[in-house]
Amino acid sequence: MIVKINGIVTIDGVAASGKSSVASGVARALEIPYLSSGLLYRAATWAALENGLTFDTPEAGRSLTALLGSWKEGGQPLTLRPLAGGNQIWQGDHDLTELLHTAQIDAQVSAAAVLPELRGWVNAELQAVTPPFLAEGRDMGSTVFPQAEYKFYLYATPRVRAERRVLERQQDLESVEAALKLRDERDARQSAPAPDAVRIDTGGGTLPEIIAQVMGHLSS
Ligand SMILES: Nc1ncnc2c1ncn2[C@@H]1O[C@H](COP(=O)(O)OP(=O)(O)O)[C@@H](O)[C@H]1O
Ligand SMILES: Nc1ccn([C@@H]2O[C@H](COP(=O)(O)OP(=O)(O)O)[C@@H](O)[C@H]2O)c(=O)n1
Repeated sequence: MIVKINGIVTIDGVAASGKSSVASGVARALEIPYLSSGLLYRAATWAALENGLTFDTPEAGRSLTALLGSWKEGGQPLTLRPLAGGNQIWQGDHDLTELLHTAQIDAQVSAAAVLPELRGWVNAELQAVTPPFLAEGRDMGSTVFPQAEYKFYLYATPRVRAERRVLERQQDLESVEAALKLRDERDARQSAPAPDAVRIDTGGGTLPEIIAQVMGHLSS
Protein backbone atom coordinates (compact mmCIF):
# COMPACT_ATOMS: atom_id res chain seq x y z
CA MET A 1 0.00 0.00 0.00
CA ILE A 2 1.44 3.41 -0.96
CA VAL A 3 1.97 5.57 2.14
CA LYS A 4 1.99 9.35 1.71
CA ILE A 5 3.67 11.38 4.47
CA ASN A 6 3.22 15.17 4.41
CA GLY A 7 4.64 15.90 7.84
CA ILE A 8 7.43 14.50 10.00
CA VAL A 9 8.33 10.96 11.07
CA THR A 10 10.81 10.52 13.91
CA ILE A 11 12.98 7.50 14.68
CA ASP A 12 14.89 7.74 17.96
CA GLY A 13 16.88 5.18 19.88
CA VAL A 14 20.13 4.26 21.57
CA ALA A 15 23.48 3.84 19.84
CA ALA A 16 23.62 1.09 17.21
CA SER A 17 19.94 0.25 17.66
CA GLY A 18 19.47 0.51 13.91
CA LYS A 19 18.20 4.09 13.59
CA SER A 20 20.14 5.14 10.49
CA SER A 21 19.56 1.88 8.61
CA VAL A 22 15.86 1.77 9.40
CA ALA A 23 15.50 5.51 8.72
CA SER A 24 17.21 5.12 5.35
CA GLY A 25 14.99 2.20 4.33
CA VAL A 26 11.75 3.84 5.50
CA ALA A 27 12.61 7.24 4.00
CA ARG A 28 13.43 5.58 0.67
CA ALA A 29 10.08 3.73 0.72
CA LEU A 30 8.27 6.97 1.54
CA GLU A 31 10.32 8.93 -1.02
CA ILE A 32 11.18 11.59 1.54
CA PRO A 33 14.60 12.62 2.91
CA TYR A 34 15.86 11.51 6.30
CA LEU A 35 17.93 13.75 8.59
CA SER A 36 20.60 12.26 10.86
CA SER A 37 20.80 14.52 13.92
CA GLY A 38 23.67 12.43 15.30
CA LEU A 39 25.85 13.33 12.36
CA LEU A 40 25.51 17.02 13.26
CA TYR A 41 26.64 16.27 16.82
CA ARG A 42 29.52 14.18 15.48
CA ALA A 43 30.56 16.95 13.07
CA ALA A 44 30.48 19.59 15.81
CA THR A 45 32.60 17.31 18.00
CA TRP A 46 35.08 16.86 15.16
CA ALA A 47 35.19 20.63 14.65
CA ALA A 48 35.94 21.19 18.33
CA LEU A 49 38.69 18.56 18.42
CA GLU A 50 40.25 19.94 15.25
CA ASN A 51 40.39 23.41 16.84
CA GLY A 52 41.60 22.42 20.28
CA LEU A 53 38.28 23.19 21.99
CA THR A 54 37.31 21.18 25.10
CA PHE A 55 33.81 20.51 26.46
CA ASP A 56 34.41 20.80 30.22
CA THR A 57 34.49 24.59 30.78
CA PRO A 58 31.56 26.99 31.38
CA GLU A 59 32.15 28.73 28.06
CA ALA A 60 32.62 25.52 26.05
CA GLY A 61 29.20 25.69 24.42
CA ARG A 62 29.53 29.32 23.43
CA SER A 63 33.03 28.76 22.04
CA LEU A 64 31.86 25.81 19.94
CA THR A 65 28.83 27.53 18.46
CA ALA A 66 30.96 30.65 17.87
CA LEU A 67 33.37 28.47 15.85
CA LEU A 68 30.48 27.01 13.84
CA GLY A 69 29.12 30.53 13.30
CA SER A 70 32.50 31.79 12.09
CA TRP A 71 32.64 28.96 9.55
CA LYS A 72 29.20 29.98 8.28
CA GLU A 73 30.21 33.67 8.05
CA GLY A 74 33.37 32.60 6.27
CA GLY A 75 31.32 30.79 3.65
CA GLN A 76 32.41 27.33 4.88
CA PRO A 77 29.35 26.22 6.91
CA LEU A 78 28.82 22.75 8.30
CA THR A 79 26.00 21.44 6.11
CA LEU A 80 23.95 18.25 6.45
CA ARG A 81 23.16 16.71 3.06
CA PRO A 82 20.23 14.30 3.60
CA LEU A 83 21.01 12.04 0.63
CA ALA A 84 18.89 8.91 0.25
CA GLY A 85 21.98 6.72 0.17
CA GLY A 86 23.08 8.11 3.54
CA ASN A 87 23.48 11.53 5.08
CA GLN A 88 26.69 13.43 4.47
CA ILE A 89 28.21 16.36 6.34
CA TRP A 90 30.22 18.91 4.38
CA GLN A 91 32.27 21.87 5.58
CA GLY A 92 32.17 24.12 2.55
CA ASP A 93 33.33 21.82 -0.26
CA HIS A 94 34.98 19.26 2.03
CA ASP A 95 33.06 16.02 2.74
CA LEU A 96 33.70 15.23 6.42
CA THR A 97 31.43 12.18 6.66
CA GLU A 98 34.11 9.49 6.73
CA LEU A 99 35.88 11.24 9.63
CA LEU A 100 32.85 11.09 11.92
CA HIS A 101 32.08 7.39 12.56
CA THR A 102 35.16 6.59 14.64
CA ALA A 103 35.84 5.35 18.16
CA GLN A 104 37.48 8.71 18.93
CA ILE A 105 34.34 10.67 18.02
CA ASP A 106 32.22 8.04 19.81
CA ALA A 107 34.26 8.70 22.96
CA GLN A 108 33.92 12.49 22.83
CA VAL A 109 30.53 13.24 21.27
CA SER A 110 28.43 12.77 24.41
CA ALA A 111 30.44 15.46 26.24
CA ALA A 112 29.70 17.89 23.40
CA ALA A 113 26.07 16.83 23.12
CA VAL A 114 25.22 17.89 26.68
CA LEU A 115 26.16 21.52 25.89
CA PRO A 116 22.88 23.47 25.63
CA GLU A 117 24.31 25.84 23.00
CA LEU A 118 25.21 22.91 20.74
CA ARG A 119 21.78 21.33 21.22
CA GLY A 120 20.23 24.65 20.26
CA TRP A 121 22.43 24.87 17.16
CA VAL A 122 21.56 21.31 16.01
CA ASN A 123 17.86 21.78 16.70
CA ALA A 124 17.79 25.07 14.74
CA GLU A 125 19.49 23.37 11.78
CA LEU A 126 16.86 20.60 11.82
CA GLN A 127 13.84 22.83 12.43
CA ALA A 128 14.79 24.95 9.42
CA VAL A 129 14.06 22.00 7.10
CA THR A 130 10.71 21.97 5.30
CA PRO A 131 8.63 18.80 5.78
CA PRO A 132 8.03 16.09 4.72
CA PHE A 133 11.07 14.35 6.14
CA LEU A 134 12.12 11.67 8.60
CA ALA A 135 14.41 12.71 11.48
CA GLU A 136 16.50 10.20 13.45
CA GLY A 137 18.43 10.60 16.68
CA ARG A 138 17.73 10.54 20.42
CA ASP A 139 15.17 13.30 21.10
CA MET A 140 13.55 13.98 17.74
CA GLY A 141 10.10 12.81 18.85
CA SER A 142 10.36 13.90 22.49
CA THR A 143 11.83 17.40 22.08
CA VAL A 144 12.73 18.64 18.59
CA PHE A 145 9.59 17.57 16.70
CA PRO A 146 6.92 16.81 19.34
CA GLN A 147 4.34 17.54 16.66
CA ALA A 148 5.59 14.66 14.45
CA GLU A 149 2.84 12.58 12.82
CA TYR A 150 4.53 9.27 13.62
CA LYS A 151 7.19 8.49 16.26
CA PHE A 152 9.26 5.37 16.70
CA TYR A 153 11.82 4.40 19.34
CA LEU A 154 14.28 1.61 18.55
CA TYR A 155 16.14 -0.43 21.14
CA ALA A 156 18.10 -3.67 21.49
CA THR A 157 20.32 -5.24 24.14
CA PRO A 158 23.88 -3.87 24.45
CA ARG A 159 25.25 -7.22 23.29
CA VAL A 160 23.11 -7.32 20.14
CA ARG A 161 24.07 -3.73 19.37
CA ALA A 162 27.75 -4.41 20.02
CA GLU A 163 27.71 -7.42 17.69
CA ARG A 164 26.43 -5.10 14.95
CA ARG A 165 28.70 -2.13 15.69
CA VAL A 166 31.87 -4.21 16.05
CA LEU A 167 31.77 -4.77 12.28
CA GLU A 168 32.14 -1.00 11.84
CA ARG A 169 34.93 -0.28 14.30
CA GLN A 170 38.55 -1.45 14.70
CA GLN A 171 37.85 -2.69 18.25
CA ASP A 172 37.05 -6.02 19.90
CA LEU A 173 33.49 -6.93 20.92
CA GLU A 174 34.02 -6.36 24.67
CA SER A 175 35.43 -2.85 24.06
CA VAL A 176 32.57 -1.97 21.70
CA GLU A 177 29.93 -3.18 24.17
CA ALA A 178 31.55 -1.25 27.04
CA ALA A 179 31.73 1.90 24.90
CA LEU A 180 28.04 1.58 23.92
CA LYS A 181 26.98 1.12 27.55
CA LEU A 182 29.03 4.17 28.58
CA ARG A 183 27.54 6.26 25.80
CA ASP A 184 24.02 5.11 26.75
CA GLU A 185 24.65 6.44 30.26
CA ARG A 186 26.13 9.73 29.04
CA ASP A 187 23.24 10.19 26.59
CA ALA A 188 20.50 9.19 29.03
CA ARG A 189 19.22 12.72 29.62
CA GLN A 190 18.22 13.23 25.97
CA SER A 191 17.42 9.61 25.11
CA ALA A 192 14.10 8.96 26.86
CA PRO A 193 11.45 7.83 24.34
CA ALA A 194 8.57 10.17 23.58
CA PRO A 195 5.50 8.85 25.48
CA ASP A 196 3.62 8.45 22.17
CA ALA A 197 6.46 6.69 20.33
CA VAL A 198 5.98 3.14 19.05
CA ARG A 199 8.77 1.11 20.66
CA ILE A 200 10.47 -1.59 18.59
CA ASP A 201 13.07 -4.14 19.74
CA THR A 202 15.32 -4.39 16.67
CA GLY A 203 16.93 -7.50 18.14
CA GLY A 204 13.71 -9.23 17.20
CA GLY A 205 14.18 -9.22 13.46
CA THR A 206 16.33 -8.61 10.43
CA LEU A 207 16.72 -5.09 9.07
CA PRO A 208 14.12 -5.67 6.29
CA GLU A 209 11.71 -7.07 8.89
CA ILE A 210 12.08 -4.02 11.12
CA ILE A 211 11.63 -1.68 8.16
CA ALA A 212 8.46 -3.61 7.23
CA GLN A 213 7.24 -3.30 10.83
CA VAL A 214 7.63 0.48 10.71
CA MET A 215 5.97 0.67 7.29
CA GLY A 216 3.10 -1.40 8.70
CA HIS A 217 2.49 1.20 11.42
CA LEU A 218 2.69 4.03 8.85
CA SER A 219 0.13 2.41 6.58
CA SER A 220 -2.33 1.47 9.33
N1 LIG B 1 17.49 -5.35 12.60
C1 LIG B 1 18.80 -5.45 12.31
N2 LIG B 1 19.37 -6.66 12.19
C2 LIG B 1 20.68 -6.79 11.90
N3 LIG B 1 21.53 -5.75 11.71
C3 LIG B 1 21.01 -4.51 11.82
C4 LIG B 1 19.64 -4.28 12.12
N4 LIG B 1 19.44 -2.93 12.15
C5 LIG B 1 20.63 -2.36 11.90
N5 LIG B 1 21.58 -3.29 11.68
C6 LIG B 1 23.01 -3.07 11.41
O1 LIG B 1 23.56 -2.63 12.64
C7 LIG B 1 24.56 -1.61 12.41
C8 LIG B 1 24.17 -0.36 13.19
O2 LIG B 1 22.99 0.15 12.63
P1 LIG B 1 22.77 1.72 12.51
O3 LIG B 1 21.56 1.92 11.63
O4 LIG B 1 24.04 2.41 12.14
O5 LIG B 1 22.40 2.09 14.03
P2 LIG B 1 22.30 3.53 14.69
O6 LIG B 1 22.04 4.52 13.58
O7 LIG B 1 21.15 3.40 15.66
O8 LIG B 1 23.61 3.76 15.37
C9 LIG B 1 24.59 -1.38 10.92
O9 LIG B 1 25.65 -2.16 10.39
C10 LIG B 1 23.27 -1.95 10.43
O10 LIG B 1 23.34 -2.43 9.10
N1 LIG C 1 19.32 13.73 18.74
C1 LIG C 1 20.55 13.40 19.14
C2 LIG C 1 21.40 12.64 18.31
C3 LIG C 1 22.68 12.34 18.75
N2 LIG C 1 23.09 12.82 19.96
C4 LIG C 1 24.47 12.65 20.41
O1 LIG C 1 25.27 12.34 19.30
C5 LIG C 1 25.91 11.08 19.50
C6 LIG C 1 26.04 10.37 18.17
O2 LIG C 1 24.74 10.08 17.70
P1 LIG C 1 24.58 9.00 16.52
O3 LIG C 1 23.11 8.81 16.28
O4 LIG C 1 25.44 9.40 15.38
O5 LIG C 1 25.24 7.74 17.20
P2 LIG C 1 24.85 6.23 16.89
O6 LIG C 1 23.57 6.00 17.66
O7 LIG C 1 24.65 6.16 15.41
O8 LIG C 1 26.01 5.46 17.40
C7 LIG C 1 25.08 10.37 20.53
O9 LIG C 1 25.85 9.43 21.24
C8 LIG C 1 24.63 11.53 21.42
O10 LIG C 1 25.65 11.89 22.33
C9 LIG C 1 22.23 13.55 20.78
O11 LIG C 1 22.62 13.94 21.89
N3 LIG C 1 20.98 13.84 20.35
